[in-house]
Amino acid sequence: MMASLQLHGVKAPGLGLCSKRLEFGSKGISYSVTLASSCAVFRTVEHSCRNIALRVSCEAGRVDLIERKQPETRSVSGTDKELTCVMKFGGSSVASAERMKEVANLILSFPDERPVIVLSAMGKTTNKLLKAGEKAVTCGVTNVESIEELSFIKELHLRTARELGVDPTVIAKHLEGLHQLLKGISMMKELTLRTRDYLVSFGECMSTRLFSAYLNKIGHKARQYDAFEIGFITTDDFTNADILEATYPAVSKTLLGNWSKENAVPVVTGFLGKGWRSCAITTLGRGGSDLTATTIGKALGLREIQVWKDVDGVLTCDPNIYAGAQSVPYLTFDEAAELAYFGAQVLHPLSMRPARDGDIPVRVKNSYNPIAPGTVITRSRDMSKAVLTSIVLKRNVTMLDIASTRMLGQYGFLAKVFTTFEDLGISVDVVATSEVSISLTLDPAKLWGRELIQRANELDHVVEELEKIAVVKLLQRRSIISLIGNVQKSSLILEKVFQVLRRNGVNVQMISQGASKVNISLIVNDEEAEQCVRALHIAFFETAS
Ligand SMILES: Nc1ncnc2c1ncn2[C@@H]1O[C@H](COP(=O)(O)OP(=O)(O)O)[C@@H](O)[C@H]1O
Ligand SMILES: N[C@@H](CC(=O)OP(=O)(O)O)C(=O)O
Repeated sequence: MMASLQLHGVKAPGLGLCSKRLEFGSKGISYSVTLASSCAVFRTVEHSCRNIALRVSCEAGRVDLIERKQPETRSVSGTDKELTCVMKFGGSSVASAERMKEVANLILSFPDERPVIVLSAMGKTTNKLLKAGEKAVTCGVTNVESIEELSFIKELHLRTARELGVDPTVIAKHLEGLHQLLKGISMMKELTLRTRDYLVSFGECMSTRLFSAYLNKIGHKARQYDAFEIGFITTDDFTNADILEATYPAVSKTLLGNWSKENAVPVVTGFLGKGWRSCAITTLGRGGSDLTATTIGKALGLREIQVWKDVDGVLTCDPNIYAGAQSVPYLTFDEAAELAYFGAQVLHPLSMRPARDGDIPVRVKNSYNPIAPGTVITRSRDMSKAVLTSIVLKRNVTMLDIASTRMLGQYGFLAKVFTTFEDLGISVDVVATSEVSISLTLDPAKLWGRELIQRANELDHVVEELEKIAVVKLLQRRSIISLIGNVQKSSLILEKVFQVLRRNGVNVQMISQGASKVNISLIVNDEEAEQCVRALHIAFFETAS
C-alpha cells in the first residue's frame, strides 16, 4: 500500500530522516511526521524549500501524524550573522594568483553579504588533469615525472601559493597524492571512470585550499570544505553523478553548524561529491560547480545564488560562434534549464533544478566586469514583450528517421520505439512524429560520454533492434538549433526563422516545439549550423522588425 502526503507553504531547508520519523523545518518552525506502521520504510521523500515542502510515500504504512514542534533556537537564525548567498567562481575567474586576489576583493566589496564561496579548479586544470591521466596510461611508471601537464599543474599551484603569500604546505599533500595517483594509473595501464573522478578532484581540492588560506592571510576568516566530506551524496555514476536528496540536510547541518560557532566564510569545492554506495569521490559532470552552488543555496535556504563567469551573464548566443552576442537581462528557471540542456556551456544542465525547487534567484555575473548587471534567473518574468531570448547550438548530434514497416492505423508503434531506447538506456532529445514514422535525436551527453567503440556498438545495436519493426535511417553530424523564447509567439518566430533559412539556402530536417513552452528546436547539418546561428542572431536581435 502506498501513502502520500503533501504539505504546502513550508520553508524547509533542514530535513532529518530516521527509520520511522521524518523531520524538517527551519527559521523557527519545525515539523515531524511519524509513520503509523512500525514496518514502514520511506519509499520516496522529496522536499523543497518554499512551495510544496514535502512529499512522503511509504510502503505498508500510512502517514498519520503531523506534529508541529516548538520553534528551534538556531544561533544563526534571525540574527544579522546569517549566511546570505552563494558566490560561485568558475575556473576562468580563479585562473591565477592575480585573479584570486581580485575575486577576494570582489567578495569583500559586498560587506553586507555573508557568502558561501564555491570554487572550481584553477583555469584549465581539469582538462590538464585528464590529459595527464591519459598520458599516464601509456607512458610507463618511470616517465610519469616528465608528463608535461603534471609539471604545469605543480608549477601553477606552487607559483599561486607563492604569489598569494600563503604557505605551500596547504597543497603539498595533494601535489604528492596526485603524483602517486598518476604512478598508480601508469602501473595499472588503465584509467577507469572512478579513477578519473578521483584524479580531477585534485583541482578543486587545491584551488579552495589556496583561496581559503589567502582569505585568512588578509584577515578574513575562512574555512575550506571538501564537498565529499560534508554530505554531498550522489549516485555512483562516475563522471556524471546526480545529487541525492540526503545531501540537503547534511550540507545544511555542517555549514550552518560550523558558521554559527566560528563565523568563518565557507569555501567549498565545486563539482565533487561522494557516491552513496561506493563512498568514492564522484563528479557532477563538466561544469558541475554551478550545480554545487545551487544545491548549497537550496540546502541553506539562502537569499540568492550568484555564479560568476567570464562573460556578462547569459548571452543571446555563444560568443565563440558570434561575437555580437548580447547579454540577456532576465530569464526564467525553465528558460535557463532548457538553454543549458540544449548546449549553452554557460550553465550546467541540471543546475537550475535546486534553485527552482527552492525558488532562489540565480544571478549570472562577470567577475572580470562586476559592474555589468548580468542575468537574473527567477521563477517567472514578464513575457508580454518577449519573443526570442537566446539561440543555442548543440553539435554532433545523431538523428534517426524511423518509418514503420506497417501501414496507417498500426497501434503500439511509438511505444515499441521508445521501449527499445529504454531497454538500451539511451536518452532521446528532440522528437517529431507522424502516425507511421518518427524522427528523433539522441542525447549526445549520454552517448558521447562513453568510449568510441562502445558508442559505435550501441548505435549499431539500436538500429538492429529498430529494424525489426521499421525502416531506419541513421543520420550523423547533425546540429540542434534551439530557439529559447516565448513559444506563445511561435508563428512570429517561425515566420522569421524560415525567411532567414530560405535566404541562406538551408533546409531544416526536423522541427519540434515541445511542451516546454520555451523552446523550438530545428535540426540542420553540422556544417551549416554556425552560419544559421549567426544569420538568425542578426535577424532577431540586430534588425528592427
Ligand atoms: N549563451 C551563452 N551565454 C554566455 N556564455 C556562453 C553561452 N554559450 C556558451 N558560452 C560560453 O560559456 C563560457 C562560460 O562558461 P564556463 O566556461 O563554464 O564558465 P566558468 O568556468 O567561469 O564557470 C563563456 O566564456 C562562453 O564562451
Ligand atoms: N572544474 C570542473 C568543474 C567546473 O564547474 O568548472 P567551471 O566552473 O570552470 O566550468 C570542470 O572544468 O568541468
